[in-house]
Amino acid sequence: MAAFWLDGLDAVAGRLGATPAGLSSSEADARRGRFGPNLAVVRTERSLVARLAHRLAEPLVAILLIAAAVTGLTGDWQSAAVILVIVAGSIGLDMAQERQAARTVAALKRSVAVTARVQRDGEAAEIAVAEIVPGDIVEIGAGELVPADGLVIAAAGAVADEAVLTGEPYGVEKHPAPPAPGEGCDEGSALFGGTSLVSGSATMLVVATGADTRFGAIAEALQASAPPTSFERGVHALGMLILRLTGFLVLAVLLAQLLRHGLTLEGFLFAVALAVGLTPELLPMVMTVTLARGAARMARRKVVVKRLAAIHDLGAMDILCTDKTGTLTEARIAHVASLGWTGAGSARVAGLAALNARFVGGLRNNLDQAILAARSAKEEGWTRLDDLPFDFERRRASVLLERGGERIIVTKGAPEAVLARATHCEEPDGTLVPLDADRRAAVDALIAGRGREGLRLLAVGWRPAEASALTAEGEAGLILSGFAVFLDPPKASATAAVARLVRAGIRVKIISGDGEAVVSHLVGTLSLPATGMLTGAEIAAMSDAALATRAPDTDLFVRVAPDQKARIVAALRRRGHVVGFIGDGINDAPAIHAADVGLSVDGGADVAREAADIILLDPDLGVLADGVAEGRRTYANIMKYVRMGTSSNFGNMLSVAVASMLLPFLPLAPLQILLNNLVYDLSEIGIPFDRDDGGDETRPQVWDMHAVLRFTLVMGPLSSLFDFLTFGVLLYGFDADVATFRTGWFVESIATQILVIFLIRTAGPFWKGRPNPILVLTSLGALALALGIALGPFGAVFGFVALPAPLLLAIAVIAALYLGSAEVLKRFAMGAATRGGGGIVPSPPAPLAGDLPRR
Ligand SMILES: Nc1ncnc2c1ncn2[C@@H]1O[C@H](COP(=O)(O)OP(=O)(O)OP(=O)(O)O)[C@@H](O)[C@H]1O
Ligand SMILES: [Mg+2]
Repeated sequence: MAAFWLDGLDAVAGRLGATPAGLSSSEADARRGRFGPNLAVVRTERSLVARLAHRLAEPLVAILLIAAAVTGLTGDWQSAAVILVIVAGSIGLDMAQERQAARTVAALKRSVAVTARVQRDGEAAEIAVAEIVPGDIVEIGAGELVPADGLVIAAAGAVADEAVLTGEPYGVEKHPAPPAPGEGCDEGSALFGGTSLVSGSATMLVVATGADTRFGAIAEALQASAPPTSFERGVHALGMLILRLTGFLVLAVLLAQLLRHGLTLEGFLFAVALAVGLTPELLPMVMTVTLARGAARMARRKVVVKRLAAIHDLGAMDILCTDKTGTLTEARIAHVASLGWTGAGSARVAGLAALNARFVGGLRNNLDQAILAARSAKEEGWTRLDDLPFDFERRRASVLLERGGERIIVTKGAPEAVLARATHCEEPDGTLVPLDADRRAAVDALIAGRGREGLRLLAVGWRPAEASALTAEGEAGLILSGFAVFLDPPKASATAAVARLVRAGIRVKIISGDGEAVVSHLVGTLSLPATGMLTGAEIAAMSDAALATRAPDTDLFVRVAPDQKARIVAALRRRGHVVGFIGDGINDAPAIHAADVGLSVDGGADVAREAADIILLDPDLGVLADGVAEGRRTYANIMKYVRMGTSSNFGNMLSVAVASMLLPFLPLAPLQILLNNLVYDLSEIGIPFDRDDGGDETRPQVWDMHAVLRFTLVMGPLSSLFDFLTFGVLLYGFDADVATFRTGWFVESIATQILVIFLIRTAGPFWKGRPNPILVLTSLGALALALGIALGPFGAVFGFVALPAPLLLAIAVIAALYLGSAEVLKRFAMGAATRGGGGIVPSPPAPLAGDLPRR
């Protein structure tokens, strides 16, 4: 990529045909045609054929297709047809659902997409970032993302965070590009897409967009899909386990057949059918549908999910870190008073605060706005010479002003940050006195006192100045004038919302840049459960290991810097917690990024929203509690499928396999196994729609392989027990011939296999649950279909025969007995008996080394 900053502004602007008034809409459209959309990675949707081909090439599908071909070639058309129906059904379902899910996510993402302010047709316009073209004039403020590469035309205290490109965590100052080549034509006069402004503001002439940007060159790599969540890893591991067992079982069956009957076509087809029956082919579909439906439901509750898998993380989250303003407070900040350093009302302080807020550039936040809105005392006639905008490290903002030859520096900021630089105090009559130990003590007492009342203070100081520019050293030797006092009312709804989260087994921690007194007061007012406190200064002195030891039991973190927020999150994750972080500011972005679930709010800074996985359109923790419930519900539904697969389906197929080795004939014809599998798949299509009743809502839901195994080891043998009971009854009770045996066994196995969903779907008594109508329909519909085929007039096509009434009755009794014992044993199998009712969260094992950075 060319170093466009070397040429000087005039040359570049000339080349791009750019003017300060911006491009016309028609010219912009023309350029978009030429340069394409401003997207770092242009994802062309793969064509239907390509997606289909991709799926057909998957090993499992390929095996099924080969099986169909072999069966077809041998003249077994029915089997071939059934396999093809299974393949077509599962692929069709999967593709349709995936498309639907992709659409849902795309629409949701669009609804919270970042926009940019550009000049179009001579006016300022807010447009989607993708619409920006070379030659556009863009305005960028603090906390906003730089939408493309370009030259700085104007800058005020602009500092960019270019860590995405350079890995350098320190801000880079930006200055306007000189008109002609020469001094100043360096990278400091260029802004790069994908970076962000941490403070100040800038106007930029766009030079390169989309894949032509620096970021575009590395975006592919950066956008590489997020590593799977622990849940996805678990599901995948389970799938692999089943596949391996399948392979083993099928080989064993083949071998047994070979030894006993030699190489027969039916024996081979039987093994193939078993493999088809054992494969959890619907698992991907169940995952996608469940997540996409979860996302759609959450959207209705004003929670936008940008990364689908984050729903799992939300359900697994056991610690939520939140900043204070906006989530726990109303974020309606009012400037309620201005006090001299002794605590008396002071118009002088109000005047100085207003000067600072009016003239300071860069990040102007709600505190500045509150000061300006209060319009208290005015100091007239000043002009600005220079400023040093607020940043979260210094926690102060200063301006250098001039009036009739007199120059002063006015500083406001966090009390500690200003007091550290102050040497004197200003008495109400204007005389200066040294800020000695006694006076410092008095000032500290004032700050603490007001803080205990829940008021936020900014210290205001000033000093005479000679220089015409302002540097950080210029903030030394200040005269403390007094304090601007703010009120940000606590959010009444926060108490109930936090209580809900706590009941859900989530520990809530507050990580604030504000001081101890204010945070303690807020916690008291809202009666939030909180123990332990660490300050930013204490954290700075701690090693990561020490922090990881202290952080889990500490609920309040005060006066923390942005990088410390991220450090706290990382420390908690290192201890094995699944951590969520919700925040809205530039200073929250690193922590949002570091968390398992990054959350932000609609009005938050661009960088915070960009870093987040989930965005709340209403900044309300109550909505978040709903989201957690949703996450756990998706978990519960996937567990239902897993439990069905591991216990009932797997159990049945296992019984068939074992029986095939013991019996002189095959217990089911290959075609019948395939039919069983097809109908069973149909019955499960409704699972993603199901609700979660009687589930355990007091615990974060983390993928637990032990729980899955336990369930399998209890329920699997139970199912086999009744299978063998059926075999016995058929063989010895009814002296069944091969066709009758197969029909009876088919009916028993499909009935138990399908009906058990109504028990497994809830840990509570099944009759108290209310399954979703769609699930009822798919399950009972599939069962009716199976019985209709086996016992109806077309049964002969599949090798079924009519069953005598007493046998049907016996099968019904066995099925009822099985379901009854499953209902009794399921509580034990699901581990319900061992779970206390409390919200104590056992820590999952620490993640593997190298697991931490998620993206
Ligand atoms: N515009 C400003 N000018 C001067 N000082 C400021 C300004 N904004 C914030 N500060 C100081 O910096 C501190 C940290 O900022 P802030 O409270 O926004 O951090 P935070 O971590 O986002 O806190 P919160 O948890 O309240 O959201 C504030 O408590 C205040 O003392
Ligand atoms: Mg904040």
